[in-house]
Amino acid sequence: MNAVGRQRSGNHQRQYSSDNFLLDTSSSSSSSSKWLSQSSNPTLPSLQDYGYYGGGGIAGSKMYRNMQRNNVGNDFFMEPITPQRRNGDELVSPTQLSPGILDLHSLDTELIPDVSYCFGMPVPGLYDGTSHYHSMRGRSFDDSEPYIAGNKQTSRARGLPDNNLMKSFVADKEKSGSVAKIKVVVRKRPLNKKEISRKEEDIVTIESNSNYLTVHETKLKVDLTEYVEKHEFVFDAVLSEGVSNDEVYRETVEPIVPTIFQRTKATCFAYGQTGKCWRSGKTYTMQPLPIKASHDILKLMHHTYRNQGFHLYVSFFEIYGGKLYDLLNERRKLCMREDGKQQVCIVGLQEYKVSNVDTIRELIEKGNATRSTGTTGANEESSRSHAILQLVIKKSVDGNESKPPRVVGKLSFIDLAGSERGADTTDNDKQTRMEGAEINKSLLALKECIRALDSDQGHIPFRGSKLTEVLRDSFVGDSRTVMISCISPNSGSCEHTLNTLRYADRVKSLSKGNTSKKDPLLSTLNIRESTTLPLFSVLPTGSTFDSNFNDVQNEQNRFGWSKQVERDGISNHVDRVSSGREEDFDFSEEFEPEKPSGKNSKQDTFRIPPLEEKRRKSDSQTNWKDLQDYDNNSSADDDLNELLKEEDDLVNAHRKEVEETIDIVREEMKLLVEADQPGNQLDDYLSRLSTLLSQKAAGILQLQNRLAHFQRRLNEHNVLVSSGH
Ligand SMILES: Nc1ncnc2c1ncn2[C@@H]1O[C@H](COP(=O)(O)OP(=O)(O)OP(=O)(O)O)[C@@H](O)[C@H]1O
Repeated sequence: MNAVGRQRSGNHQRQYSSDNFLLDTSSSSSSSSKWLSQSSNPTLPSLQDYGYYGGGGIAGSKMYRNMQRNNVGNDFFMEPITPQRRNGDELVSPTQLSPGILDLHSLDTELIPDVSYCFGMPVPGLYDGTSHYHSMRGRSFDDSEPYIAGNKQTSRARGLPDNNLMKSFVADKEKSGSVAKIKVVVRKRPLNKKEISRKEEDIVTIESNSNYLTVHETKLKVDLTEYVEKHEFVFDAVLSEGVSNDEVYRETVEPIVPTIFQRTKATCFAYGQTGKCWRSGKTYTMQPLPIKASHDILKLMHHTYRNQGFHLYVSFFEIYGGKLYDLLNERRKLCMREDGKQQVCIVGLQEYKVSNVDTIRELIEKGNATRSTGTTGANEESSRSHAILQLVIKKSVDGNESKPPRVVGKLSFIDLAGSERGADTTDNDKQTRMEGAEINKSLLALKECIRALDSDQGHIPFRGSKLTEVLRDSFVGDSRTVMISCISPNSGSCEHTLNTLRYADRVKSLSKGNTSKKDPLLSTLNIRESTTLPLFSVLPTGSTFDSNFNDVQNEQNRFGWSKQVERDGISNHVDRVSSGREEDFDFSEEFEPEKPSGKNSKQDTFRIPPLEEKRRKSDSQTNWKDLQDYDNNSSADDDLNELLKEEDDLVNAHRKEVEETIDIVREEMKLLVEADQPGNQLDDYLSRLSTLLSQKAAGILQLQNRLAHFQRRLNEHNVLVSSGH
């Protein structure tokens, strides 16, 4: 049980100005009309010009199996593809293969020839994101609020005409190459109507045009007087509540789209507070991204890379309880195999060759429907599973369409299981406990893989979980990861918000691109270059190492493990009680029901949270249940964060041990030099050597104990980290 969130914040009120800004409520729906209107941007050739919308959608899943590509013109349809393997001159389906034979052919990649012009991506520097990165304190949203299109000019609309942007492919290539390997972006949602009606405070402030934010946590001292603790975080980009989904796309996925034509495997996922009480906007953020990305991929394919043999394939599967299920094939169980070269293949996964956005939308809807009505009955809540939607670029071999095409690049969108499901590790039900453990394991493993990816480490700990194993090829070679951390602004979510930001901070903290500096200009750029070196690349002897190391130490002392700045100088003996107002909450009807937007808006989601529907209908009785769930969520966050903290402590202790060892080695070298001098004292040499060796041994022993303790803690939480390879 977590006591946090139980206290009133009392009379302490901060008055925030209510700036005028516009919300892109239309972008949440991903309706067909939105896509059509988007493509009518005057600076871009419309999709219809290239015939992308041929067919205007497909009516039923049965048709998926029969549709074939129309080779004449651009009137494309889709065809399901299951991995195939060449057997002599014959193509055979996976079902004809013996169990030991894997389809690894589809994992081959090949170099893409240069082309002489580029797709009209926004040019860094031309994009004036200023107006969209304002601090919008206290501003609320209402799903029914009208969206004023005239003020939602996009960077493209304001940028150069397309033909200018297309002049140089070199610029495009350079840009692709400079897309940071890891990008951690935070998105804050606005206060919702309920929160406003309860006079909840917006406790997250974002400075204009900055890449940092401050969380104002109200706490109580032992004498019950209030004080505000400020926690400051710096990320690659921080998006305030006024930022639209279009801008989120531009900041996160758009820069990596061209890279997947250059053999890159990219991954995008949202992380944040889940739950029936306070939701952070993950679905709202994630749902439009695959469609927007498909739109741009198809544009590149049919324009820049026209007639070069590229094809786009879609697959959609979920990981539930460590097992894989195909969401585009009646939730059929899938099998993951690995070959001698440690290439991973999901045997039997249905891939659909697609050529227009509407078809992709249909497939996503189909997958969502399959996911939320899982046939096993055990998976009633989609938030217990990770869903992975993959857009794969393949290229025909030697222009020969009859040969199986090879994978060039891949863009994976992961709808992560709710982190609070880790709370289930304390549940009595074994099944639920194991699910919780698997989710915790995935989140830890994911963080580790991303870190390893950015530090160009040879060893990627992908075996830490099924999720990272499946995504293995996205962590090796040329890969990119974008993590979007979604946070709620209200005081009642303070603890969750801090936990989300701490997780994001850990993902980012070893990033080469992490300068840990506030940079007001950075958040207006799409791309951030790596600037700092990892600690051990500056390790050599002498003062250089010392000063670098001290810098790191000082930074950690100053900011603590989460790099928070505690400006108020509150001493540690003060009781830490946060300012939640749980008892004030009526958990029902937290948000206004979403406005239907053309199509069934729920069907347009990348993820349909079924609990959401239940929550909306909740009565006062279920509110108590929600309350309980909230407590579970909090303790889950606590568990995960505690493990993360212990892990950081271990790494810091290791670092300290290395520093001390280096000092000892220096002493030993001095001793050796002295030992070589004529007339040295043997007694003195022996006793100093003995002292140094004891010191070295004590340091190692201490670290070994800490390591063993951490391993025990992982075991307690059922997070068994495999040794990996
Ligand atoms: N940035 C935003 N601007 C406007 N509305 C938002 C924003 N973020 C979220 N919302 C609204 O808040 C509500 C909750 O968002 P959403 O369903 O995306 O949360 P979630 O974190 O995915 O929740 P869960 O994990 O329970 O599925 C929705 O009504 C959504 O439209």
